Amino acid sequence: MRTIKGIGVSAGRVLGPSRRMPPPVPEPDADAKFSADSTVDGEKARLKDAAETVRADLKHRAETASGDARAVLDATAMMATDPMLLKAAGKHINAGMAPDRAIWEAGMEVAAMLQSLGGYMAERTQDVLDVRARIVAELNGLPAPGIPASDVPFILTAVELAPADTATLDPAKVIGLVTSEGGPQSHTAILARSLGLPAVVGAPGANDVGDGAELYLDGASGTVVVEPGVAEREAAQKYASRSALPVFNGTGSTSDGHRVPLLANVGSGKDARAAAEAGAEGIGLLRTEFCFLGRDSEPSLEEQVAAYGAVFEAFPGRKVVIRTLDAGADKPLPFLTDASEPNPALGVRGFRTDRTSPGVLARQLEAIAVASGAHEADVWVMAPMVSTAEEAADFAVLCTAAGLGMPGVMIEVPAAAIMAEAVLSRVRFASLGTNDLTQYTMAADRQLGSLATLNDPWQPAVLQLISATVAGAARATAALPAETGSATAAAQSKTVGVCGEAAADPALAVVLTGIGVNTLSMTPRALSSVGAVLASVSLEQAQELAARALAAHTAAEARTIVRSRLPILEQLGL
Ligand SMILES: C=C(OP(=O)(O)O)C(=O)O
Ligand SMILES: [Mg+2]
Repeated sequence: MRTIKGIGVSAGRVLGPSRRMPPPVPEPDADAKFSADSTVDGEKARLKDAAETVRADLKHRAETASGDARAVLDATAMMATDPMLLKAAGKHINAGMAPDRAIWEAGMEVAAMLQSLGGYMAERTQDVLDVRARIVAELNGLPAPGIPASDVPFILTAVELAPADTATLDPAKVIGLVTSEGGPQSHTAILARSLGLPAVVGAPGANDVGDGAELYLDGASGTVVVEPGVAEREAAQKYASRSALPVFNGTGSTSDGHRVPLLANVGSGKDARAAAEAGAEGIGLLRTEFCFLGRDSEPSLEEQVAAYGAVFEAFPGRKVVIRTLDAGADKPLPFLTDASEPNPALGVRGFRTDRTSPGVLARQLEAIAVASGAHEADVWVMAPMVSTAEEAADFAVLCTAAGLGMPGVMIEVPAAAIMAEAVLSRVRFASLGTNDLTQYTMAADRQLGSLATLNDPWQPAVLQLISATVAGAARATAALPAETGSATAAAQSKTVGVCGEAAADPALAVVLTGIGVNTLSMTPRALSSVGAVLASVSLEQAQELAARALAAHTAAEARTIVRSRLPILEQLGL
């Protein structure tokens, strides 16, 4: 029995055999020729057999997969024996090139061609590169790249998952995730939470566990046990027989009826429709940059109106908070950001791009106004990465000019949290981006697994800044001119929401409520757990837990104190 400690990023306790993510397939030697005792026809036949094996394997996996994974695997299977790809490789074999190098070159050529065609064709590029690697692996007797195939459910171990791996991850087969790298905001962590898979990241050595070894994984405490004992087996069994999570009833509140609307974070119309189905009371964060990632030119007014309209349409009469482009740092958009900046997280990102690329923001606000006019959603607009009251005021002016009446800001820079009263007196609402607020408060890059313990929203310094923001918002509300009348003043009170990953942690959601946050926005998958845990406490209990968390000296202490006072977490296996 060996215990590995990592960071728990998605709760759940499971037991199962480990399967390791194979390393990427190495590029074949550029000068590789096939041997003199073989023939062009013989090598072409070898390539064709390998391509056929890859196609059959992907097809078999598609048949036993579910949902999105099935569609992706089906499309990739067809690509494996694509005549254009095999013909291009054949030409290289005619010139004496070894088949693995030939398919490597052909894959590159076909991918470049598809890329140049743009649109749907460009989206197939990844499939070509994927089958190319699979055929090379097959020719050289290497394990196929990507999520391993298996007939039995398993716990996947990896260094870190790439976005492309996620498409073929079948939640019916993969029952847990462990990575040696990655932090709470890493791609693996976000994916695990959105699929509801127990996961531990930043677990050193987890990737070296041999295939087939039995693992126990506790995604709440961040523990991985290799060849577990009786206690772990019992814990996994208890988790398997936990009470089912109640379906979220669409009304977030504490047990004594204090309302905390539970909203969803989305990046597209498709996400928004799924969020509405999961009972979200509205959208707390539409990441508009997600609609246009990978684009190298500014989207047209029509494209923007269509993308935003698709989200508004899913929530008629409901609140939809749309965030203007948050380009920069981990989300570069070539038409707004400078890839050569030495410190992108501290560079021209979010609202700051309005200074370097004037006009893009005004045009985006115009598109939001047009889309908003065509739908019934209650549209609120916020700017990311605002640091000062002047920036908040500038954004409010731009919103007014576009005819948008609910301007707000993200509070994700410590300066804005400290100056919340001044910042909020310029706009109508704030949304705490705890992912960035944590990274900037702790001076710890949110993408670095090695800094994951610092990058934890339970850090008391982060909780103090959240509390300072809520207090600043209350002062900004109290300062509203008396002559506006109490009804108007109430309508104009400065709401503070949370839309960072912190809101999706049910125990932390209780603390945030106790601090006085008004709304919580999260991945739709978290709505039922957050809704259930919130409904298990009164407002007074939430306030008491918040006071205890705020008084803690360390993140671990805050988390342990609060979790130990929420028995429902154990009952629901959270
Ligand atoms: C919600 C946030 O924004 P993003 O994760 O898109 O930076 C945040 O920083 O918490
Ligand atoms: Mg952010």
